[in-house]
Amino acid sequence: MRIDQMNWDDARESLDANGFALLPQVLPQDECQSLKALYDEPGHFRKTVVMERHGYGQGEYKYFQYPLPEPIQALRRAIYKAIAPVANEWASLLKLGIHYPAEHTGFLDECHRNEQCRATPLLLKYGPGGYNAMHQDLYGDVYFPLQAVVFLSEPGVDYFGGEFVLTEQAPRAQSKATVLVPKQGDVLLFTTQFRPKKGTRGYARVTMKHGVSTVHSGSRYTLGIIFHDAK
Ligand SMILES: O=C(O)CCC(=O)C(=O)O
Ligand SMILES: [Fe+2]
Repeated sequence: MRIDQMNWDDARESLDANGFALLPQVLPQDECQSLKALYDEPGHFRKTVVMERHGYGQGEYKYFQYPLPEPIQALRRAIYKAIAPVANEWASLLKLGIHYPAEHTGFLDECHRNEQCRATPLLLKYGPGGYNAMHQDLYGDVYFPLQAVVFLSEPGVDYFGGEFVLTEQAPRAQSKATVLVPKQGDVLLFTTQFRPKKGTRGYARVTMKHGVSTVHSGSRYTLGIIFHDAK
């Protein structure tokens, strides 16, 4: 895992400019395969969601339960620590009066004080016809403004279609979409709810949502890393 040796300056710059950042080749292929294989080991999970039953899209996902598998726990902590300064800068630009602790354990303490104690990292699996409707991952009043997706399948090899879609909506403007096709082993960081964007009268809130376009063939697995816990 190269997350600790990474140069985070580019990622932080991209988060400020665009609300997302792609970290290429964070996980080697064998680690992606072993994370994918966890999907079929029920002991790791607290809940399975069949997306079509809730109008969320088509596909299935499973929330991990604590304790998280070690590589996921390590990624969650390392990424949080690297981007907490961005979260704090955004909160201050938007005058939210929120301070995020420097370490993930400190932030989880805040979740726990708000009765948000259940793990939120998840594995998602989409087959042909699968998609994920545009959404935000909020699970209570305490939330972190950024999250990560680890791409476990190789586009154009393991699956076709299934692009990652981000939309942003500035006040009084139409939505703008960005479509990304990260490679296996890449990590994408993006805004969970809203981010600051400089306008004519200071910083405005730009609302972001994410989703996945239809998978045409094959199977597409991702690991979602959300930093707040759920009620
Ligand atoms: O499968 C994807 O790329 C999106 C996953 C997702 O919505 C999430 O991790 O929150
Ligand atoms: Fe999501």
